[in-house]
Amino acid sequence: MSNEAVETYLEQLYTKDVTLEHIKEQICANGLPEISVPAGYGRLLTMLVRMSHARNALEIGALGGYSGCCLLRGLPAEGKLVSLELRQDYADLAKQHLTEAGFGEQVEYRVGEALDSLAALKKEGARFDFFFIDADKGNYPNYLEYAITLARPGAIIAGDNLMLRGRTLDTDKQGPSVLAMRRFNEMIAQDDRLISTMLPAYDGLALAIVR
Ligand SMILES: C[S@@+](CC[C@H](N)C(=O)[O-])C[C@H]1O[C@@H](n2cnc3c(N)ncnc32)[C@H](O)[C@@H]1O
Repeated sequence: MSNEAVETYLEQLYTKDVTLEHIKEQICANGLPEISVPAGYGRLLTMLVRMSHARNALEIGALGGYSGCCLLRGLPAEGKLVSLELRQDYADLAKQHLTEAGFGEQVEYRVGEALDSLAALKKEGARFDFFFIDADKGNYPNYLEYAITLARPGAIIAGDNLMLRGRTLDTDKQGPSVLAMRRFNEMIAQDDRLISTMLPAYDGLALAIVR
């Protein structure tokens, strides 16, 4: 039984999520890459945000707003999401989707290099209860360091694509993204500031609590 068969079986148990399906369709229609978080992990993000009683969340990598919608579904009505995105056109589409989903007032997009936005957030003294890391893989270790710095005690950090579609485990692959992801995975497993686990389904998801 392949992982894909299991994921497909579990997915078909759910009734169609009209809002998230619309976002996915529009991502495709607008020519954005189809690299939103998988539905099963999207549901997990909503649950974790809700279970942790997070009030504000930081997302690194917005694309078309799919994971942003999942995060906002878990936040209370007064909760806020800050989302960092390199491309203005992606941030605009994500904002449109979250506005259509009723979350327009709760999200702020910061456009540009995420590292610059993170440095600015640090300077502002911003603090977050929940982080979702899902942007350029070469910066994952830097994003994790920033997340720990910007975390309130007990904050949750999630990071997607640990396996890089198999490249993380392939010793022939030694490119910068692969090396950075291996380093990120080691940090998640070994950093004393974190309590963590890593889920192998889909492309792998890291979950950590900041002590
Ligand atoms: C995997 S997609 C995000 C998917 C999104 N989290 C979701 O599940 O709906 C990665 C996003 O990170 C953005 N990105 C890539 N490099 C970036 C950088 N250096 N700073 C900020 N965003 C970046 C890309 O433009 C892309 O939209």
